[in-house]
Parts: sequence; structure tokens; C-alpha cells
Amino acid sequence: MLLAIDCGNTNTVFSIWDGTRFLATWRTSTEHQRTADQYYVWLSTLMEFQKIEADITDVIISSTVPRVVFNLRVLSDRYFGTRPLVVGRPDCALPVEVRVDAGTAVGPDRLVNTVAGHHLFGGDLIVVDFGTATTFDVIDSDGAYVGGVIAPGVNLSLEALHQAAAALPHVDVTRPQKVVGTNTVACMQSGVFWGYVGLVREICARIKEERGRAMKVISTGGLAPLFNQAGELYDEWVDDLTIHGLTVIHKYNTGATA
Ligand SMILES: Nc1ncnc2c1ncn2[C@@H]1O[C@H](COP(=O)(O)OP(=O)(O)OP(=O)(O)O)[C@@H](O)[C@H]1O
Ligand SMILES: CC(C)(CO)[C@@H](O)C(=O)NCCC(=O)O
Ligand SMILES: [K+]
Repeated sequence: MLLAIDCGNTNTVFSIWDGTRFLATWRTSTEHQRTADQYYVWLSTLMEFQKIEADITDVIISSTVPRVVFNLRVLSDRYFGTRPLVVGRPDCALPVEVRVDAGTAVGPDRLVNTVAGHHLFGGDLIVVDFGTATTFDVIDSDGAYVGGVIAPGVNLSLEALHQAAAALPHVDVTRPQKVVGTNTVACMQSGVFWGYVGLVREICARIKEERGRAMKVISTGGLAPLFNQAGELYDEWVDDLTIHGLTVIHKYNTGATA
């Protein structure tokens, strides 16, 4: 069985794939100090608690934080007796082309989203991922990654307001009742909620215009559905698109089904 690890700047997702379905998915915060032993204690406790009897033989990692890869490699070697595939390393082939400026290191999560998007929906796509950053990945008709957009993440924007302005509290993002807020929290929520609805709409419209073609918009990330309450921003939403893409890349590199 495959252990797929998607390590973002805020959270790391671990998922067990048996070749046809995910047996379990767990999240933890991303901390580069965490050792292989700590990961294993956490993972094996959850597996035991959920009575998951998985014989993990393969590991694949996508990490936007280079320094956590070392300990995840040790986890893989020491506890699962296998050398992990690491997206972005030369020995991990991708089933799609990457057509960007020479010397650009595209985030591995964006490459994995490209593979997943193309695998599930074919070509001419925009993948919108609401993570630490809000990213837009543009995928050509042949599945190639051809560039995109990086905007600040939703929670990051709210946190930045709170950090920079003494009178602004920490708030969670929700859809406000009205656009015009009559208290501080409602004003902040309105700015972020409607600001992101506008950001997504405008960026997708301009990408389609610039490329002169119709494109399907796929969204991922826990916050994505919140912004699509009128159902007009995206065509599809896939939770954990990145984890799905990792299983596709693993299969492409090994021919394995699990
Ligand atoms: N209504 C909500 N309000 C606040 N946070 C939410 C809400 N719904 C989901 N979330 C959080 O949004 C985050 C989305 O997860 P996702 O994996 O897409 O990004 P991330 O983990 O924050 O970023 P990265 O992948 O860059 O580490 C999760 O931490 C989830 O708990
Ligand atoms: C943009 C993030 C932080 C989104 O997770 C990540 O994909 C990343 O670190 N990218 C590197 C730069 C790029 O993708 O062009
Ligand atoms: K993510």
C-alpha cells in the first residue's frame, strides 16, 4: 500500500491508498523540527485507533517546505523499509510537461495538482488551490503546466490584518450577512470574503481571455466551497486534489496499483 504525503507550508496531509481507494487521511501541522520517530508514533497511533491494518510498502512525498523532506525520508526508510519518491527530484518522472521560464522551480504541490487535474478532467483547466497561498495553475489541453498566479492565502490575509493593525482582532473567514459591516469583525469578514470572490472571478476571467479559449475551473482546499455559494466560481470542487495527484504520479513511476 501507498502512503502519500502532501506537505504544505501550514499543514501536512497523510493518506493511505490501497490502489483503488483511500483507507484514511490525516492532517498535522507542518513543523520542520518533527522527527521520523515522532511522525511514526503519531501515524501508528491513528492507524491503531481507526483499526487500519495497512502494510505500507511505498511512500510518495510532495513538499513545499524543503527542510521537512529529510525527516520524512527517514520515516520512510526506517519504518517502511522503502525509498520514497519525492516530487520535483530528478528520479520522480511526471506524466505532464512543465512549460515555464528556464530556472523556475514550480512548487511541487502545483505540479501535482496539474497531474491530478489533467487525470480527472483532461485539458484546458484552471486549478484554484486555497492553501497558505491561493494559487491558480493553468493547464494546457495536453496536460502541461504552463504557468499561473500566486495570491495571498485567505487565512494569511486575515492574519496579516490582525498582525498589522492594533485594533483588528483575529477572526475566522465566513460569509457575512451583508456587504456593509456594522461592526469590526463583520467589516473584516466582508473585505476578505467578497475580496476573494472578486479575486477568483477576475483572475479566472482574465486567464480565459488571455488564452482565448474556454477552460474548466477546478477548485481544491477546505475553504474553496465557502466562496462558491452561488455556484458560479468553479465548475468542480475536489477535496484533497493534491493527494489524488500523488497516487497518479506514483503509478506512473512504478506501474504499481498500490
Ligand atoms: N470555514 C473555515 N474557516 C477557517 N478555516 C477553515 C474553514 N474551512 C476549512 N478551513 C481550514 O482551511 C485549511 C485548508 O486546508 P488546505 O490543505 O487547503 O490548506 P492549508 O493546509 O491551510 O495550506 P497548505 O496546504 O499550504 O499547508 C485547513 O486548515 C482547514 O482546517
Ligand atoms: C506557492 C506555494 C507556496 C503554494 O503552496 C508553493 O507552490 C511554492 O512554494 N511554489 C514555488 C514557486 C512557484 O510555484 O512558482
Ligand atoms: K494544499
